[in-house]
Amino acid sequence: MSVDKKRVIVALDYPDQQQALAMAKQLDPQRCRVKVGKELFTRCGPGIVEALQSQGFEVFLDLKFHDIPNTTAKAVRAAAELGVWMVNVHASGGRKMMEAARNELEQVNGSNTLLIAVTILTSMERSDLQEIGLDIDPLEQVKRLAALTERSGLHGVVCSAQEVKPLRDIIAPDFKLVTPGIRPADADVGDQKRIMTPSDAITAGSDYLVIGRPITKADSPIESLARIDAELSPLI
Ligand SMILES: O=C(O)c1cc(=O)[nH]c(=O)n1[C@@H]1O[C@H](COP(=O)(O)O)[C@@H](O)[C@H]1O
Repeated sequence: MSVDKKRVIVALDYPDQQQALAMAKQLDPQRCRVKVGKELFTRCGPGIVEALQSQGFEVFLDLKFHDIPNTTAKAVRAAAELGVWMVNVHASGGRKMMEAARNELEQVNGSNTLLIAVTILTSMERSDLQEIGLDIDPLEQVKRLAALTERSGLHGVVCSAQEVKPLRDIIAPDFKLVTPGIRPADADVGDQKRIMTPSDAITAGSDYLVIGRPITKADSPIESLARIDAELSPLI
């Protein structure tokens, strides 16, 4: 099995197509992937995904679907038919929702789209969980949702890099762990709570690092990405 060297996913969190494509133009599709999230997709629609694909990028469509099983499954089908590399749902939508999404994905001819589930957002900490009635440590809830996601037949989860090691003890080795909340040592934390540096995340066993503002809001995004690449290259 070939080793996947494209471990960084750059989050193109921009308000318009022009800025997103200008950033993408500076990136090498042989060395990273890109993520289209709610802001960019709501502004631009599927055309932005197709434009990035035509530049050679594999796209993670991060719309975090969370709805009744039928609606979620059809949305996952639409993403797969767009040919995205990865799409996500919220694991808290439950087993029936995730199984319906997986079953629908299996019906899409020739699809290689990876279906993953968000566990607990990396912007949340214990006190946030308490406010929504979950009196539990984030790690425990992440473990519970990751196990449920695996049983539901999905390909992996989104979690914080802090949870990667404990999750590796309870899930299959090929179950993908996708980790946002990545912050180089000198970067602003912003609204993220459960964070880790790029090298620590890879060392812990993350498969993919989702990185937005430390690259996109840097004075020189390309220099910032090059520093992250240099930090990671001895490790991958
Ligand atoms: O699913 C995601 O990608 C995601 C899940 C999560 O728990 N936390 C999280 O930050 N994300 C996304 O990852 C990106 C992180 O961006 P930065 O905080 O700017 O690096 C954003 O586009 C978020 O929408």
